[in-house]
Amino acid sequence: MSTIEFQHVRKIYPKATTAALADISLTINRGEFVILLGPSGCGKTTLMKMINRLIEPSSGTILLDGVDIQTVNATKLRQQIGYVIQQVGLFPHMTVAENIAVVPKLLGWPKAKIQSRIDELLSLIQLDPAQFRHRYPAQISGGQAQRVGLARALAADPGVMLMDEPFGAIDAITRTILQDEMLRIQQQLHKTIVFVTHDVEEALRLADKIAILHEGTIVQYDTPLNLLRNPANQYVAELLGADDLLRRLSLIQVRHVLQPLPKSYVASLTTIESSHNLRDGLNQLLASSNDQLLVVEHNQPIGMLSLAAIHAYLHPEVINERHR
Ligand SMILES: Nc1ncnc2c1ncn2[C@@H]1O[C@H](COP(=O)(O)OP(=O)(O)OP(=O)(O)O)[C@@H](O)[C@H]1O
Repeated sequence: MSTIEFQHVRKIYPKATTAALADISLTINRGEFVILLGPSGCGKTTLMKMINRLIEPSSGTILLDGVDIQTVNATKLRQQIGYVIQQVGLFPHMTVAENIAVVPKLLGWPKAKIQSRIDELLSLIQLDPAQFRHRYPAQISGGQAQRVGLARALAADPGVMLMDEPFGAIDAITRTILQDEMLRIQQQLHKTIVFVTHDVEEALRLADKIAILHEGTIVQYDTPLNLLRNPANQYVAELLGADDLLRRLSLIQVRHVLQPLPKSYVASLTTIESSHNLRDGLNQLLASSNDQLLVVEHNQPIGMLSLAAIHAYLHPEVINERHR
């Protein structure tokens, strides 16, 4: 896990008349899942590729764990940073196992350690090692290839993962499955992740924090919940569709509006998984005879979801007025 800090970073491409990125200052804390979100051409990819020095800034400084990345050898730097792109880029003449082993081999790991790491990663991405180890990229599906790309990027246990629209070319159903997997893997590994997307739903679903870009600047940088509740301006509100209340409910996980578990509660309450969204929660509340649900994670109760909490989430101003 690593911290990434941009200090007054600018990028003007040769012959360009305007800056692709203008004076970016941004801190990505260790273990955070940060999404760069914005329309085509706003500078997301440029910003991300500066972290592994595929693109160099025109001015400003980028620190990785406090060290200026300009002072680090670019190849060494890239070995500490996992990189996943949309078109996976698996080597077609190598098996799944050989693809995953690329960076550990470069780093000179002993053979036995590489073999056990391959099995460990295949299990993590839920591909049976016995079945998939020896297949070639042409013999697996697009979604499976994307998972192998993720395993390859994770192979040498990098502190930082850069993900450039990794699920962009995948059908909607597989995409949702891969997003769920990503959340599960992140709960286990706590990597510092920088993830580029122009898909608002994907961003709200996955991110701890979202940096919203517009024409080379960061307009707002906050948690999904705060962005939806307090969009900085009309651009952010429209991009996120913050005005559509039911849509907002479907984009927020129950765990974000959890109330503490009381000392005693009715054990027969209907339960809901913390990763489900508030719209599911509302539907279940309306279908049950109680005004509260028991929120569970790994089958353990962790809190409550009430109608009042959903109302308070949608209308924070009412609560604020009451407390004045
Ligand atoms: N190599 C380059 N030379 C000149 N201009 C470039 C280059 N790469 C990107 N740009 C310009 O810089 C701006 C930001 O591009 P960037 O690729 O970072 O945007 P993006 O938000 O990632 O877009 P997309 O979602 O379409 O990939 C755009 O105006 C783009 O045209």
